[in-house]
Amino acid sequence: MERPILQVALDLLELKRAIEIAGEAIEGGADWLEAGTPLIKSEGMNAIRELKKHYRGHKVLADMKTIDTGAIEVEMAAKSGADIVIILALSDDDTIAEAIRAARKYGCEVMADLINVPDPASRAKEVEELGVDYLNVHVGIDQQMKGLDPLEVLKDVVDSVSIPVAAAGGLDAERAAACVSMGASIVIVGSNIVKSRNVTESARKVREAIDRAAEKGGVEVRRKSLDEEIRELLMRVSTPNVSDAMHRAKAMDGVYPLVRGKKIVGKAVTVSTMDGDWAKPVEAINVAGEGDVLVIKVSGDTAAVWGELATRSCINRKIAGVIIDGAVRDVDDIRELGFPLFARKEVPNAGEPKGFGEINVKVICGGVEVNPGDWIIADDNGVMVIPKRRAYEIARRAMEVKKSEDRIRGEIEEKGRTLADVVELYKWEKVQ
Ligand SMILES: O=C([C@H](O)CO)[C@H](O)[C@H](O)COP(=O)(O)O
Repeated sequence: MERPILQVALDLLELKRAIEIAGEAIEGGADWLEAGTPLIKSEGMNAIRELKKHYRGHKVLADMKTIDTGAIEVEMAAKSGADIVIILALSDDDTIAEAIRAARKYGCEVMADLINVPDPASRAKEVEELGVDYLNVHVGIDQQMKGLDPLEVLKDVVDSVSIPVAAAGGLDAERAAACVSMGASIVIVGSNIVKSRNVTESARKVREAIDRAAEKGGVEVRRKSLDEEIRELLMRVSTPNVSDAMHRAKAMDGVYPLVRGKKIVGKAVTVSTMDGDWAKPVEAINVAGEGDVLVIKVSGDTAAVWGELATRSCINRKIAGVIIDGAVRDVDDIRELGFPLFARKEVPNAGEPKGFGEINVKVICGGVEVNPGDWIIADDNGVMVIPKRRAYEIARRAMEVKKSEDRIRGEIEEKGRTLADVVELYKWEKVQ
């Protein structure tokens, strides 16, 4: 197999940093430099010009995502120094034909991006016949959040055409290697390189993995179950990351950690009960499975519905944690056990087990709706609820928030910059 090409997608908003990152990625083994669509929208053709000026020995791609006026967009990118212009395969055939004519005239090549194309293999054949130079099997960033994967269609596209095929969409070293094994000649990696704390090291990891895959001619990738992926992602992010991913959604109000420094991630088993009635909360321990989270809504907070013995039972059942919008007791013992417990109030007096209430019904806890099976993430900042049907998407988006923060943190810590400088705060103030 030929040596695969590593294309780094510079999906940033700040040109200065994009230029630096490009250099760091080249040091790690990147071949081609892509001016990502967000960078082009933020900085215009200047982004392409600057990349070309700085890195003449490397191909520069302009991810124009052209859907109309193929000739004009290719001409302006080519004149700015682009070696390859990325257009959308979804475009009308005439737009693609025009783009190719302009590319031939201005001395560049065209890559057609198959993002959102309903039948990628047949469209790939059509655009190949129109004359594009490369194809890109691409799952966009928003689509990745829903769990779409370029690997699902890559092989079909590779088998349908004879031009080089690129793959893109949330690739890390392992998945990039899998793409090479499936016949991709180019792997496009964005956030897993450009948002990482050590760009050179991350690029190097991808470089080594794809080179190994090319030498061996194949690697195996096992896709984890959705729940496994959600849990792993949420374990790596914080509640502020999740809140940001949910457009600054609020945590439960007035429910705070009684044991500090503990994190809870798991699916909710919900309980609704009356003030002091601990029957349903304790019965729910037997309903919940390993890794679940009990979320208990109590109608008042004058008597405890939870204490040390219930906590010990939870530990036996490997329950991940307990959230109570109500009162608890034996807090000193629970702290000693180190079990993650969040509650509204601490009192010494318990109530009676009367058996009112229900298990696994919708509850409103700390002002937030929780349904059975919703995902809970709780840490010292508070308790966030993620509706189950959006859990994968939010976990992925929270991971993207974390990656962006890691990058900014790196620049503050290592380069002595300030937050306002790194994010170019003044530039992004709303124009009045
Ligand atoms: O093309 C891209 C996306 O649509 C934003 O412009 C990305 O460059 C491409 O998806 C690669 O980035 P990652 O998915 O973050 O690896």
